[in-house]
Amino acid sequence: MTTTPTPHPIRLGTRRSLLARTQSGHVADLVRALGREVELVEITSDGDRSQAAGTPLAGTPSTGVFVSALRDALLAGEIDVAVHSLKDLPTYPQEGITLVAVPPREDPRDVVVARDGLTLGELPQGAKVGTGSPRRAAQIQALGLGLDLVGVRGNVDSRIGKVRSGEYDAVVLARAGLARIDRLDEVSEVLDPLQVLPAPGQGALAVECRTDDAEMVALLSGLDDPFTRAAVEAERAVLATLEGGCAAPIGTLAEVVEGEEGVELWVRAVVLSPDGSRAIRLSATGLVDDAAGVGTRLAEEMLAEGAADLNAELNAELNKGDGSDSAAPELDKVHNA
Ligand SMILES: NCc1[nH]cc(CCC(=O)O)c1CC(=O)O
Repeated sequence: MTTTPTPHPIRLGTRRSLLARTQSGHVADLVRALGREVELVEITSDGDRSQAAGTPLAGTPSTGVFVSALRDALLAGEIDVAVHSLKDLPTYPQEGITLVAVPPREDPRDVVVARDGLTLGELPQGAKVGTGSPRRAAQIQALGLGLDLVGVRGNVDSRIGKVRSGEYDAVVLARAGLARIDRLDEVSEVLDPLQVLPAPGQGALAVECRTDDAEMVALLSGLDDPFTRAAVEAERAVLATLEGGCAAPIGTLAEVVEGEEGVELWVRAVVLSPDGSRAIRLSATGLVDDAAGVGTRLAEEMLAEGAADLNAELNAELNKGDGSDSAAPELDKVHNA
């Protein structure tokens, strides 16, 4: 009689914020549905520590801090799987680590959480709208509503708290984050991508493992959703191509649509001057199999139309350097959150 060895429980690393734990818990459930035991391992990053201690950070930590703590634990063999918000991943790959699965995406749109359930259009001129994202700030300023865009830090809960306490009239957040922590009842408006395009990868999760861990690669690739993966590949190609020539705020959304030739990818993208006064907005369709190509060509077209000049404007703004922590949306610019 032969006995199959009991496989060890899979160690899935998570950061300890509510959103991170919820996202990791969701992926843990997906892995359990494949018939394996999963154990959650909390990884604390420097970014988490300084937030927990209430220490004011010198600028918003680039989310890279959070991503690399999990990747370090993965490479050190402390965990077998890492789960990130895909939009927090840098566009360049990390040696030894494979993006093994991109599970089906949540609704990628941005939302407004405002006092009295107001929409952006219903807020009075001069109303204080909090966001740490230059992408959101530029696109909302471009609506011409006379809103006062101000920086905001902290986790989703504390951002909502700033509206409930009256400190801000509204904040702008990813719908996906609120959906995952079951706070959609806070939403007063879902922003149409025609007006506000989300960040590349927003609403999607990234499941990573070690490239040489054949067992995890085989198991976890079962969690991959090819359409979501194609969409985020196109969006990340837009970002990577524009990042080469341009540091201005970028929004992009790729959607899988039924086209004349079958299933197609429809990609929209915008790059803006920081104050939203100038924007280059284009779209393209292409084959799902050529996702990265569609995104790359779209971004190249945007560069040809002057996307890099918007960058010059951004640099001028950053170099003014009066050191004040004004509403200038300098935060998060690295990853266009
Ligand atoms: N920038 C931080 C971040 N990273 C992922 C999410 C939400 C979940 C997602 O977009 O997948 C958020 C919060 C937000 O932007 O409101």
